[in-house]
Amino acid sequence: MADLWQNAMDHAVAAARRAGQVVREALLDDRKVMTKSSSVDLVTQTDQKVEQLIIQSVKEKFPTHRFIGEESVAAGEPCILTDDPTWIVDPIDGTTNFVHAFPFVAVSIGFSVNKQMEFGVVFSCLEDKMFTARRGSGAFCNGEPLQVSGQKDIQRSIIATEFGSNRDPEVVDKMFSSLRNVLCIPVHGMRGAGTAAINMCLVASGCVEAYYEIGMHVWDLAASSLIVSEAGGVLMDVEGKDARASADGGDARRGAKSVRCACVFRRSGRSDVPTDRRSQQQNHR
Ligand SMILES: O=P(O)(O)O[C@H]1[C@H](O)[C@@H](O)[C@H](O)[C@H](O)[C@@H]1O
Ligand SMILES: [Mg+2]
Ligand SMILES: [Mg+2]
Repeated sequence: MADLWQNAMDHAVAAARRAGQVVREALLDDRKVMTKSSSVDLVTQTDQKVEQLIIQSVKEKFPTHRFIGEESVAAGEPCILTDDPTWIVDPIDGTTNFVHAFPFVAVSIGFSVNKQMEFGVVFSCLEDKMFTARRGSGAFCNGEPLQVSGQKDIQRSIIATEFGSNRDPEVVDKMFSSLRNVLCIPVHGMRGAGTAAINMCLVASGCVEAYYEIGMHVWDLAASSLIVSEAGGVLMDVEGKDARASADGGDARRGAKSVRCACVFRRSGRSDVPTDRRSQQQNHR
């Protein structure tokens, strides 16, 4: 049976690749940096230009579709998800990295119908890695299938997180307290690429066991949420409840702009985790 949305997904991949070219070219020029909610919540003219390029290209091909775009919402567009086919766009995920030429910058394009992600595309444009997922058909990086880590012991895991753009000392204290709690489990290590979408693609790729962040927005994770789940991972909130509703725009549905938290872990599976940690060979795939 023909896939109703394959044409749209192909368009998303081509649009993400073109957007990545614009990002790479912009890195050769001075980047005009502006701020949004705080002095460390950055946006550039390239973010805005890339979002408009993606949205205009979609409107020409799919005139009835709707959009939730990070910079359109910042400019006052509503952030409400309906049952209509909706493109959820983060034109540059990792804007701070882009400003500093730190080499992890993603173009993230998610596509939702009936409030359910149908496909997700994340282009890590400085690594030239195209992460894709079609609901029910698996997750891929440059065409190679992705599978989350098989590691079930958090003490043998790498956990990723981000600090966001809130510098309120009380919030920072809470973040550091979480960091301390996780590090002292103990875990092998903690990492952050500087972009939620790439952190989640690292989970889908199996090189990071989990990623958590408090305060992400729906456009940060819409595409990568499907890439994680199609690679065998799960999304949950801090109470362990299925967070796909938020990732699919649940919070956007309610008009909220940010997902409280999305933790991505491997899907629970076999119970053959070795209990005697001392003698076990640390097998990492
Ligand atoms: O603003 P962009 O699109 O760069 O998204 C990032 C957020 O800005 C960070 O606060 C957040 O911590 C994540 O890094 C997220 O990817
Ligand atoms: Mg983002
Ligand atoms: Mg962004």
